[in-house]
Amino acid sequence: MQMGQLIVFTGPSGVGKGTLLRSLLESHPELELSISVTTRAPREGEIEGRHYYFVNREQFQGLIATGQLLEWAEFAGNCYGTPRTPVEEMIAQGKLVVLEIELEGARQVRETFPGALQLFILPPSPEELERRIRVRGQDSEEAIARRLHRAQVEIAAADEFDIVIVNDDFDRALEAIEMALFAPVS
Ligand SMILES: Nc1ncnc2c1ncn2[C@@H]1O[C@H](COP(=O)(O)OP(=O)(O)OP(=O)(O)O)[C@@H](O)[C@H]1O
Ligand SMILES: Nc1nc2c(ncn2[C@@H]2O[C@H](COP(=O)(O)O)[C@@H](O)[C@H]2O)c(=O)[nH]1
Repeated sequence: MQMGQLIVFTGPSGVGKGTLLRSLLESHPELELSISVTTRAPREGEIEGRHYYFVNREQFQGLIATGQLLEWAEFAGNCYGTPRTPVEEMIAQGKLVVLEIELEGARQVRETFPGALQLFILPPSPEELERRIRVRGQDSEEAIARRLHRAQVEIAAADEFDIVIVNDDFDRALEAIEMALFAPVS
């Protein structure tokens, strides 16, 4: 059986990664989304095992100590990580596995899976990024400030990625992602 492929989506918080991915997964059932572990508290409507596996810090440390995370990072005061076993199993089954992760995690994956395709999603402007985080209405003022501060560092690292896509017009961004993932290479 053909080996699968790892696809990494990174970009500042609020740029629209999750929304783009939800749409992409609906029209491309061949894609599998990795479900991360986090110490962040669930937002309204988030479901255990669907959006994240929610754990406390001690449990998260245990996952690190026992090598169960493929990558992990601290972001805006919380820890996030990718469970190793499901991803490795899906790749062995020949699947296209998508990770939606922040910059430090993407850098770790670049070391351990150099064949992974890495995409970076940019906002059309810093002002629009802030507007989107606020419209989402899920984060405290403190969390918004931390995320916007971190966004500057992440955006400055966009050049590290294989493909950079600006999420201005949603449909155009989605089309650009589909081209990057599925257009045949000549
Ligand atoms: N092209 C777009 N134009 C306008 N609004 C958008 C666009 N794409 C996404 N949004 C909106 O921006 C908000 C943030 O999107 P989303 O939660 O998907 O971001 P994210 O990058 O996944 O954030 P995080 O990394 O914090 O999870 C949502 O309200 C979403 O509907
Ligand atoms: N390094 C990792 N980053 C992850 C993972 N899962 C999500 N994330 C990123 O964290 C921020 C914040 O997410 P939010 O749900 O609190 O808004 C965002 O950039 C995600 O892409 C992970 O497993 N590893």
